[in-house]
Amino acid sequence: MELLKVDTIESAREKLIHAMQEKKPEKIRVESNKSLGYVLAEDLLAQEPVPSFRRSMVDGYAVKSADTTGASENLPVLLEIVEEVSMGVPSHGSVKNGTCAYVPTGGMIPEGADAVVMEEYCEMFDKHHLAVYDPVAYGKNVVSVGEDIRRGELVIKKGTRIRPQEIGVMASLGILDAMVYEPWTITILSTGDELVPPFVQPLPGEVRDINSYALKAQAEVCGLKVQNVMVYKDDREVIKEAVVQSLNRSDLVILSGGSSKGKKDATSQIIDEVTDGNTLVRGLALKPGKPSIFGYDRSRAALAAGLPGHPVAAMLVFELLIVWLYKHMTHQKEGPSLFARMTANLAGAPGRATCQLVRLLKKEQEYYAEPVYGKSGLITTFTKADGYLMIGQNQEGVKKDQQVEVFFLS
Ligand SMILES: Nc1nc2c(c(=O)[nH]1)N[C@H]1C(S)=C(S)[C@@H](COP(=O)(O)OP(=O)(O)OC[C@H]3O[C@@H](n4cnc5c(N)ncnc54)[C@H](O)[C@@H]3O)O[C@H]1N2
Ligand code: MOO
Repeated sequence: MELLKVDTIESAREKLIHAMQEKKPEKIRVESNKSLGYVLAEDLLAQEPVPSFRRSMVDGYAVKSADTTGASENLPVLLEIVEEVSMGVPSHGSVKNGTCAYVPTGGMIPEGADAVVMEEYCEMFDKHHLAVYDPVAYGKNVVSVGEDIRRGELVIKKGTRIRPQEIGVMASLGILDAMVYEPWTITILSTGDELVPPFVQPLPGEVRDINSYALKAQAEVCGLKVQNVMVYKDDREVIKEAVVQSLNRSDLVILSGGSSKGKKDATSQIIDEVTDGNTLVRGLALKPGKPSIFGYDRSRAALAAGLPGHPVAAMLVFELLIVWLYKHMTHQKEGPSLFARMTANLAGAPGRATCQLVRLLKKEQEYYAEPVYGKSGLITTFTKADGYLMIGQNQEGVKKDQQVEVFFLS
């Protein structure tokens, strides 16, 4: 990996976007009920207001609020009850001065009424009259038409990852299906003679495979469709064949391990060969994650990526490039971030951007970012962290007490 040829994160992103133009995720229609986790490919507009009628928030009596002015325990206001509204059906009557109507929670407020007195503040005076002991303000306990969603409102934006609450909004509007992006398919291939599955007790020299599991989960969290996860020994020909087969099936093929200088590290060559020389990125000016390789296979229209074997490096590169690319191509907004003060000085890596994991601490209403130190092979640095900050390639570092932007991990 010659340092001179490496790309910055920005230039790598540009190259990936450019290469994947012809692989823009397709738009498909799915039932709203089955749309959880998909990314919306259209703006959803409300064809009707929600609620569509004026509704009561409480069980009580719909009144003209002005009628209740001055009502008290000692001097209740007497109102004639003119209607008992039932759930799920329209109110027939209207409330005029001196009258009221019983309305259950969620029931329709009769015409003329502008507030609802909770029934706890009322008492039956006789069969047809109500004593009201407390005044209500105009609009109290009334949900007005369109208070939740206005007719014509852009209610869910294109690029929104559909969560349970979006499914609720679609249900409220009677939106039965929606256009979403068909997720890219991905295959994850972990390589290494030393790897054993998690259920095996490793012998000296062996390690349990982390990357297959962690990268698969990361892919799922961001909405990619994981097609296959496979583990291979460091056998160049076997791995190459597996990459070719995977490129035939998947939009993205991720190889982890074998990307650096070791005798058996063949990822770079394999990506060169399978993409017919179309390697786009041969290393990143990033710490960790320098030995990352990306190539675009034109004939199979698929992206091949070789990520560093060290689990934290692999996961960060996956987050900063693959997840970023997928979000970009599906018009998703960037994840949340917040500004925090550094708890310590932190030096950047010369000539490379540094992605530093940090833990967030809250002291006296202010957030502090505390670096989580540790080598990129130590997976628990990731679990101890809340997010990461970036020190620019040309930045010496960040100083204690300096404000930094912390990006949350997905
Ligand atoms: N002479 C040089 N050596 C190294 C360089 C370099 O530039 N020159 N770069 C270092 C950096 S930075 C990284 S990152 C690693 C990347 O190594 P590889 O991508 O070739 O990965 P491996 O050598 O296969 O493994 C590295 C390390 O990670 C462990 N590993 C690999 N896969 C998994 C997995 N699926 N689950 C858990 N752990 C995994 C592996 O056992 C090794 O310990 O190279 C440096 N060396
Ligand atoms: O840069 Mo490596 O990618 O530290 O672990």
